[in-house]
Amino acid sequence: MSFFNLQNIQKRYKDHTPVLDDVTLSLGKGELLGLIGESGSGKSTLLRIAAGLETQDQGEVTLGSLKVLSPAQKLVAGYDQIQLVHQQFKLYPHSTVEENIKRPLLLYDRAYATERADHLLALFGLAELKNRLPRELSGGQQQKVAIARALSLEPDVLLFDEPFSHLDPPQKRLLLEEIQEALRQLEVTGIWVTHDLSDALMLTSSLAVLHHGKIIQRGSAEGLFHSPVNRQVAELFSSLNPLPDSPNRYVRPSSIQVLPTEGGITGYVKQVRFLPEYNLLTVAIAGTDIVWSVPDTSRSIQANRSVSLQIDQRAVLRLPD
Ligand SMILES: Nc1ncnc2c1ncn2[C@@H]1O[C@H](COP(=O)(O)OP(=O)(O)OP(=O)(O)O)[C@@H](O)[C@H]1O
Repeated sequence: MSFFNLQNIQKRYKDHTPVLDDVTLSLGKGELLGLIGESGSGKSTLLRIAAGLETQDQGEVTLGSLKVLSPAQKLVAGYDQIQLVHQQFKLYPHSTVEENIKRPLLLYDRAYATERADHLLALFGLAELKNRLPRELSGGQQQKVAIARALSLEPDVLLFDEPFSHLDPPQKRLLLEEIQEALRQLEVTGIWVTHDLSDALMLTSSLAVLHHGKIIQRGSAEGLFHSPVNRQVAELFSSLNPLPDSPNRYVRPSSIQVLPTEGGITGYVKQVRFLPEYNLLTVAIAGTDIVWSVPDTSRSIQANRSVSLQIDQRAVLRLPD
């Protein structure tokens, strides 16, 4: 059953081409959607409209039975039930972690505010840092405070606008695991906007791809991986190797195997790169000007030699131009 709905959203800034072109998305209660799109595809605009902070030209946002009004329709823009967390979160610099988290609860009963803050501090592993000022925290810890603050009002929906893009990968992985667990426990419905698919995959397998203001594919991670609608979606997951003499057919590096004997597709290893999980071979396919990326998990193959390759035929992708 859908809970948070964006229906036929259309948005154009002044004379520009549409930034959002008939975007429809619906999320079930507690669902976390990863929204992937390149820079300028309209992700932030969509989130701001979803939060009631930007006025759309057409279309409707609903949360359960509530129609989310745009700033053009509502005196004070935005809703307590729908919180937006930005990359440039703004913590109050002279307030402690605990005070920052309690800040949206100023009008609430003090005992409730303290109880809610304690719960969130514990959930995000911030209890020991509660008396620190924001400048005494790492970037990741500050971002967790911003997310905990957004959760203080018990919102139904949390919208994340690339909140971790400035963090380094190990820090990010750990935080994504913590955030996923916290969101699951609180049963929050969310949209996680990113241009980095691997971030989204750490959190959810429910994905949508936004390209030039249109949702070009929506589905599970497996669905998008195995049946991408076009190269754009396919290349979010890996590079693509074109098949010789087979227009529009591609194979992912992970579906190519180096054979111990001859009999497969012959190639010449031009370069070997050491990557964390395998060596990546750059292989020129014999008799063509095609170059493939091929993983060598054995790390035994040297440059400047021939190899015989086998592809998994079931994994061949047929994609439009
Ligand atoms: N207030 C505005 N006035 C005019 N044009 C705008 C405004 N805000 C955004 N745009 C334009 O709308 C398009 C989409 O912007 P938006 O910020 O929604 O994209 P995005 O996918 O979030 O990009 P990024 O990943 O770089 O943040 C861009 O071309 C941008 O220049």
